[in-house]
Amino acid sequence: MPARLSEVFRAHPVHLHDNNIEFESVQEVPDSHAWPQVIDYPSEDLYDVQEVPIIDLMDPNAAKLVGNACETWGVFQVTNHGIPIHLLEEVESEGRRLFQLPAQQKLKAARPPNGISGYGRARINAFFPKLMWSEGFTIVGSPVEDARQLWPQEYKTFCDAMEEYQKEMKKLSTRLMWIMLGSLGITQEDLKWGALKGESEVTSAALQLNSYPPCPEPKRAMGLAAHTDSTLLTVLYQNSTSGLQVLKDGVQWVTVPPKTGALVVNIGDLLHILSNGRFMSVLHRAVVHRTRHRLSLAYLYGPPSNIQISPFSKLIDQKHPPLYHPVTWSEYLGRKAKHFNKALSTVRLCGPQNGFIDMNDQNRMKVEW
Ligand SMILES: O=C(O)CCC(=O)C(=O)O
Ligand SMILES: [Fe+2]
Repeated sequence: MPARLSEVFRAHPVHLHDNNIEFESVQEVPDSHAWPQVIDYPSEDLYDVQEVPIIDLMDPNAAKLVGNACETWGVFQVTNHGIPIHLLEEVESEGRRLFQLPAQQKLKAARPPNGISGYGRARINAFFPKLMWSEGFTIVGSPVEDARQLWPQEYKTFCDAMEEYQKEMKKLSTRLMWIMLGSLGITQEDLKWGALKGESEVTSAALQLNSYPPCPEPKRAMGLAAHTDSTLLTVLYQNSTSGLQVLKDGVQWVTVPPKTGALVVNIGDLLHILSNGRFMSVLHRAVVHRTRHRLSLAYLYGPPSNIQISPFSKLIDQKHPPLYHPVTWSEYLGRKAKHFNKALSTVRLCGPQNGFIDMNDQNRMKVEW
C-alpha cells in the first residue's frame, strides 16, 4: 500500500479530460452534462425548515455544541474561528484568477490520470454516466510546480496565499478535531499520532478548489454529486453564492447558506470510524446557479496516511461492539476510488443488530447511544 498521499491513486487511474466544454459560452446544457431529474430541489416552503447549526467558537458552550452537531448533523458552520478575513478574500480572489484562465492554459497543469494534484474534474465523475458542472484544482503540499505551469511569471501570489491558507487550516482543523474528540471523552493519550511531529505530517491534508460556473439550466445539471468525504473532517470556505446541500436524516436536502466570514465544517468517513459510528459522515452535494459563479475551497484533513484508524477502545463495550476494522487513510482512499459511496461498508465489521444501527450504513438509519 502506498504510504504517501500523492501516490494513493497510482493503482486507480481515471481519464477525465475528454469532452471539455467552455461553460461560459453554452446556451443550454449539452447532453454530456444533462442529469435526468436529479435536482429534486426542496419546494420553497421546505427550504431550510431545519438549519445547519452555526457555532461561535468563542462561546463557552462551543465544545458541547460542536459534539452535538457532529452527532445530529455531521456538519456545522463556525464563526470566530481565527482565520483572518483578508486571507479568505485573498484565496478566493486567487482561486478566481486560476479558474478564469483559458481552458488550454489550465490544462497545462492537468492532474495526471493516476495523480492527486493539479487541474481537472472531480475524480467522482468516473462513477457517473454524465459529467458535472464544475472544475477543480487539487493541492497537496506545495502548489508551486503546478502553479508555474499556469503562470510562468506570476505564480507567487497564488502560492503564497494557498500555502498560508493551508497552514492556518491545519491549525484550525487540529483544534476542531480535539474539540470533537473531547466531546467523546477522548484525550491525547488515546490518540498517539495526534501528537506526531515530522515528515508524515505534511502529507496529511489536501486543499481542493472547486469552481461552479453559472449554468443556463441549473435544474438539469449537477455541480458535484452526492458523496461523503474520505477525511477526518473537512473545512470548507464558500463564496457568497449558495450551492452546498447536506442530506438531513436521509430524507431532506438542506442548503448550507453562505455566511460572510464563516466556515463550514463537516465530518468525514474516518472520524465516523474513529467515533465508532457516533459522528455522522454527512452526505453532501453542490448544486449550481443560473447566473452566479460559485467558488469553494475544501481543506481535506486526514491523519498521517499510513496510520491505522479504528474505533476508539473507549467507545467500545458490550452494547457497542466495534463497527469497523482498522484501515489507513491511503488504503481507504484506494477503496473510495474503487467503490465510491460504498467504501465505508467495505470496512464494516458487524451488521446492524438490536437497534444498534449505523447512520452511515446503506440503509441510513440511526445509531442509538
Ligand atoms: O463546493 C462545495 O460546496 C462542496 C465541495 C466538496 O464537497 C468537496 O470538495 O469535497
Ligand atoms: Fe465533499
